[in-house]
Amino acid sequence: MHISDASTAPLIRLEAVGKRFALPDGRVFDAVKSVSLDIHAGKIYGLIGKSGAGKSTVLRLINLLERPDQGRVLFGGRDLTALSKRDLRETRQQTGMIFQQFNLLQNASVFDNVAFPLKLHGSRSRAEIAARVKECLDVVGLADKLDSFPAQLSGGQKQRVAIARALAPNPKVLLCDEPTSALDTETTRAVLQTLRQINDSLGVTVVLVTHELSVVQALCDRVAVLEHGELVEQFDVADFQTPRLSALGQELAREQEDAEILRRHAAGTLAEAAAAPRAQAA
Ligand SMILES: Nc1ncnc2c1ncn2[C@@H]1O[C@H](COP(=O)(O)OP(=O)(O)OP(=O)(O)O)[C@@H](O)[C@H]1O
Repeated sequence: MHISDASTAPLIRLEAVGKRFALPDGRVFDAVKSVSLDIHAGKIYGLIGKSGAGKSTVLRLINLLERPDQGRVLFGGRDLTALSKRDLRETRQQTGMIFQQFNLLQNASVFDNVAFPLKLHGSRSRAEIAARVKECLDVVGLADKLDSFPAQLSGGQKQRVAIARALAPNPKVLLCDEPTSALDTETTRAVLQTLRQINDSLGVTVVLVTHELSVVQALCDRVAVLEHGELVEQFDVADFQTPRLSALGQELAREQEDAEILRRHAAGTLAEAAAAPRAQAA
């Protein structure tokens, strides 16, 4: 966790944001209903809920990939809905994004994938781009894969390339849409570790959509629960005192209790094992 204080202004604020979609049969569907939330700089913030609850739509509202029909989206105190196209494009560079299916360019090398956003937007020289690409691949532990192509990488490595690409323009925020859902447990752990490290050492704020409660437990400082497009509760993951209101919040609390019991048991067993030889010697 990095510099964060609930008393400071939030980096991201959604104010009574609503999003409706037109359905093919002419009806409209309210996917997000008057959602208000604050995300402070340096936090890892989770959005959880059942399938169709509106998690991805809320994530996409944060960088205005979806434009709200109601409410305001503030980034660093600026109302994104009021920005010109050019200002919005510039502000968007402060948010990187990664996806469940990685979305890498298949015909481009790892180097070119990570260099892509730098060539697209920036005014950096070739040498500067090369240096930045190497720096970002170092952060995700893939400096030796510069010349590989996505098809030659494992799922976890692909996601780490996607993280390096998202980091390249030096964003303040990384938006993650189900980043580990396509990965096995072991690989998930490595990707979560990379996200934790980026948050810890670079101070990048992480907003993460997931349906995996284990991911929330492992990574998030704070979480919002969505149901049918509404935000039903928010809580600090380490807060065991405040009762959880939603079924999902309660399920997470049970999983956290189980993990704590296991952790204590393992610590007790280790302490016993450490004490045993001494007891025998005595
Ligand atoms: N472009 C669209 N047009 C019409 N309906 C949409 C559109 N995008 C999303 N929806 C609907 O809005 C609702 C919320 O979608 P969203 O993808 O945000 O949910 P989610 O919680 O991320 O679900 P999942 O976990 O399944 O990805 C869903 O019912 C979805 O079908």
